[in-house]
Order: sequence, then C-alpha cells, then structure tokens
Amino acid sequence: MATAGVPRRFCRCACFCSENLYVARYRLHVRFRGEEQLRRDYGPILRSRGCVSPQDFQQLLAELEEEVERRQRLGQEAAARKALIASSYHPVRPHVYNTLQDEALAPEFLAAAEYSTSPGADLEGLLQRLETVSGEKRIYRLPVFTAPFCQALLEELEHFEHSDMPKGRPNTMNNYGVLLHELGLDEPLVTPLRERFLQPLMALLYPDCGGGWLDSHRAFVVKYAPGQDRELGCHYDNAELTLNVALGKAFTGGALYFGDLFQAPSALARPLEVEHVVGRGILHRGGQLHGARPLGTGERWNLVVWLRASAVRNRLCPMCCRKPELVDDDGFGDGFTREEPTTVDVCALT
Ligand SMILES: O=C(O)CCC(=O)C(=O)O
Ligand SMILES: [Fe+2]
Repeated sequence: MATAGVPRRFCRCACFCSENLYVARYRLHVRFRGEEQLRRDYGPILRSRGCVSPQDFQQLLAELEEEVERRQRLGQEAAARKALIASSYHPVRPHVYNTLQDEALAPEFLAAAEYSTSPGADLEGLLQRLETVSGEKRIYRLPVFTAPFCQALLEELEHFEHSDMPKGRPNTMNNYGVLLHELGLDEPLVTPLRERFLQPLMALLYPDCGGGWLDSHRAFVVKYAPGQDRELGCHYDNAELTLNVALGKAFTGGALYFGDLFQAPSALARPLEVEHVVGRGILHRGGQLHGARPLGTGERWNLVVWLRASAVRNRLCPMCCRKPELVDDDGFGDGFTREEPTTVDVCALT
C-alpha cells in the first residue's frame, strides 16, 4: 500500500532557553535558571576560571539574561531575515541555488552513496569506500564536493558575508558564518544532500544513532580568520550525526579534536586530532565531544550539517538529557516532532 508524507511541524525543546549557555570568557557551558542556581551550581568553577569579583558575577548574570532573551527572539528574527534576503539579496554565484546536481559532488561521494543504496550493501563494503579516521570513535572522512563547487559556494558565502544583509549566527560559539536556511540554500542544496546521499550512508554507518531516520537538519558555515573567531571550545552538537566539510580557503592550524561521547566519564582524555583536507567531509556522532584548535594563518570556512532524527530525539533531548518539553517552532525547529510521521493512504485519495 503506497503512502505519502504530509509536511510535518517541527519543535524545539524548552531547554533551549535555559541549558547549554556558553560563556566564552570562562570556557564554560552553563545551565541558567536564575542567580541563586548559578551561584550554587557554578560558583567554584567560575571562581577557578577568573570570575572572582562581585562585578564579574553581575556582568556574567547580565550576559546570561541577555542570551536567554536573544534565544527567545531567535525564531521570529530568523524568519524576518530570511524574508528580507529572499526579496532583496542578489547572489554572485546564482547556480549554487539550483537544485543539487551530481556534477557538484565528488566521484567518491557519489560512489559511496550509490553503493549504500544498492541491494546487499553492508557496513564492511561501505568502509572500503571511505577513510576510517578512527574505528573506535567511529569517525570517517570522504571527499564531498568537487573543487569548483567548493570554490563557487565559498565565493557566494563570502559575497553574502560582505553584503549589508542581516545575518544570523550559526550558534553561540561562532560569531561569524552563515545559516544556510536564511540564505535559501536548504531546499536546493542541503535537503537533497541529506535525503539522497547522506541518509543511505548514515544508515549503514550509524544505524544505532538514527542514521536511517534522518528527517531534518541545521546547516551553517563557520568562519575563522585573524581578528575574528580563531578557535572553537569543546562541545557536543545538538544533532544525532554531523557532517563537517572543509570548504577552504588556504589556512594553517584549526585542526578538529575529538574526545569520547559526552556521557563518558573522562570524555576528553587523549583527544584525537584531525587535520582538515579541503573538499573532504568528516562524519561523526553529534554526541562525540569535539572542538577546533586555534587557526594559525589564513581563513578557514567549513560547512557543518547537524543531522537530526526525530525518532531518536523525541525520546531524549540531547541538550538537557530529558524527555523534551516541546515548543512549536518555525522550519525544522530543533528537529523534534509531536508525533511519529503522519502518513496518508494514497489509495484512499484516488
Ligand atoms: O570548527 C569547526 O570546523 C567545527 C564546528 C563545529 O563543531 C560546530 O559548529 O558544531
Ligand atoms: Fe560541533
């Protein structure tokens, strides 16, 4: 019996406004419910990281309150930016906005995805078609885009960066970069990349992490440059799985480092360093602790796609590690849904 999907409403978890607030100055993610709780839960660690005077604490408090308000306004502001960009931004590389074509993708990526959809495909066969960076940590790498496509995408992103359009930032840890959905690149580029190529790959690589059930994503580009962001603190992603593609330009430093899953007792012992290779994408589990070493010279632009499976996250929000408290949201929200996919019996519609 044939069924057809109905557009779904996505949600975020209410914890978005109270958990995982990042304070770069003290290299700390905090949970914030108010002054008392902040003092009680983080007093000692904050003091050890330099938050010593009453003024330091008051400044931190004001920053956290502001961050909570910013997060509350985020959805509305993003929708307004997206509408303005759609009506008045002029791309410099318009073909990047065309529906994703195989010509944009590296032959190795096409071959791995094609293999993954072939009858009888298995993990062992797929592993012969990509590089295993760490078998133990289940980190893999393969070329994703062709060099000309990376170049065109970079030129387009840089053009947007230099434009006077309003820009949302990828997350609280990155102050530069672009959110792809605001630019209108989700529908033509990221959704087909997820549905046609990443889904079959991830289903074989990470069946236990929702790899076969990816139904939304959050895609953004992070940018590191002298005088701007230069490194990224250790964190885990709000995603079941992540693709991180080095787009360029020329740079030194900036290697990614990976610890264990964030739930592990000494998750950051013996981190594994992974250098970037332009055009190649690293695949890892969202819960794997990671960060980026300081940039040496040049500029680094990476495309990051946080891949989400509502079937997994609906049970446990990875950010608060509780059953999610759902709040309706725009677009893909944070990838939660109120119910399992609604399906319509197509036969009944004829
Ligand atoms: O700097 C990078 O390439 C890593 C970015 C990242 O881990 C993230 O934004 O979640
Ligand atoms: Fe990350």
